[in-house]
Amino acid sequence: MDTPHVLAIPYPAQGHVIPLLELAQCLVQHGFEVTFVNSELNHRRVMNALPDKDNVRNHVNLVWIPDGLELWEDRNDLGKLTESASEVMPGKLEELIEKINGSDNNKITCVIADGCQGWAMEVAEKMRIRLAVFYPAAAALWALGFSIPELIADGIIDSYGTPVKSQMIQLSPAMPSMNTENFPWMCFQDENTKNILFDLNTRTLKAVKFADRLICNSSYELEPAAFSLFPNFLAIGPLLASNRLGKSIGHFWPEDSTCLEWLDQHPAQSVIYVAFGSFTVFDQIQFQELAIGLEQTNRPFLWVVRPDIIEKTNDAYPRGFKERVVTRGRMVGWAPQDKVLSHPSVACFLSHCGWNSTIEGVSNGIPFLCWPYFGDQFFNQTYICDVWKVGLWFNKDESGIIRHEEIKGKVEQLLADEALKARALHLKEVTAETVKEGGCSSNNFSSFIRWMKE
Ligand SMILES: O=c1ccn([C@@H]2O[C@H](COP(=O)(O)OP(=O)(O)O[C@H]3O[C@H](CO)[C@@H](O)[C@H](O)[C@H]3O)[C@@H](O)[C@H]2O)c(=O)[nH]1
Repeated sequence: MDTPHVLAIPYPAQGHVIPLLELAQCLVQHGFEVTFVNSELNHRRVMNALPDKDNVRNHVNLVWIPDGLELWEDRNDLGKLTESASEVMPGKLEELIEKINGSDNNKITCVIADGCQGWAMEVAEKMRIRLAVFYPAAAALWALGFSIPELIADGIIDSYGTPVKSQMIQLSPAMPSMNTENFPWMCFQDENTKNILFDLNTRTLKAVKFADRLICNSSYELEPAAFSLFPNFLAIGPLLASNRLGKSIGHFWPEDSTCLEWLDQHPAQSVIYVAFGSFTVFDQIQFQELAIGLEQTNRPFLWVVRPDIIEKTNDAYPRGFKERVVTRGRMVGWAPQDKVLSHPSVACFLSHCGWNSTIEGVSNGIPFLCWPYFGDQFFNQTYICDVWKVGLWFNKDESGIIRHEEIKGKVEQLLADEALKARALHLKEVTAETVKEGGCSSNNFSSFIRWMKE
């Protein structure tokens, strides 16, 4: 039999590309050929940031199709990106599959589509190719998406996704409460973007019926209630490069690995690691409050300041800040986060609570300071602070700003909380068990592989 050939297609955003590429690398280890389809811009960024291009090319075929936007256009406008991608990418994907299948290559035997890419699921169905759907966020979030018809029927949201009133709801008695105002599609101020993202959910919900397997980058141990509510979700996570002793790829920015040597110079559990993923942006006031808060902790900190986190990053720091913190503060444009979080000198993780950052922190037993920015991050904060109890959240003042006194205070409170730190270490053990041979996620992954090879 020919090598099974999987085509994997992520939603075109950083937090979706990295985990699906991790899955792709695991599949290659299990003898699959994998073609990974990025949008053109993301392909360029990934290739540019790859430390060892030839080595990866030998393993995963990295290809691209256009997303319909010009290369210079803003991809942080998710409404515009989603609308354009949903219109242009299906036809391009079909052409790509026809081209692969019409050549001497192994034919595509299975499509793995991101849980947000309803249109890719439709293409797989149309072309009669087996389909698995990959969910890169918490299972609870997908459970919310699957519950939309009931939420409408129960009068919790209207048919456009708008909550009828602001309230806390539970999808099942065992699930943590969710604030209707924080439903992921509600985090966009502009009505048009909100509608596009809600429609994306609706389209995906129809198309997901074509899938034979629904796999989640999460575990039963982390989210028992969500998996009980939807038993057809298969937990195979956390998928981390360190589990296969490999390197994570798919980054949009080249990583600054000199910060690892910097970490080497610090005592165990002394450094505050601060990172907000790929999407968070700050205004000047909030950025400066964070800088002063970090300075006032009098502790070493490693802070990821992405080039686009604020307009003109260079002028954004408080006057004299860089000079004052020069001996104990390190700012980088993009860190090798997986390695940073497993470094012994890291004491805590000040995080925006993107799902990847959440499971990476949890897998390393790191306590969190939660600073959610948008979408599912508020719900992930609930898991971290209220369910697993391995982190603290920040209070905002009346103008919606997290002040430096609050930041300093919460750092002190977190690092003095031995019970919380012990829970974080326990959760690390639980998470390590599930991905080990014989663990729940490991067994599910094996059964997924068997199905793919059938
Ligand atoms: O300096 C850095 C910063 C981040 N990362 C990595 O980048 C990824 C970031 O993913 P995530 O933490 O999930 O954040 P976002 O990029 O914001 O991810 C988007 O996608 C996620 C998965 O759907 C959602 O949970 C988030 O809310 C959404 O913003 C992680 O693997 C990090 O390890 C680095 O390697 N270096």
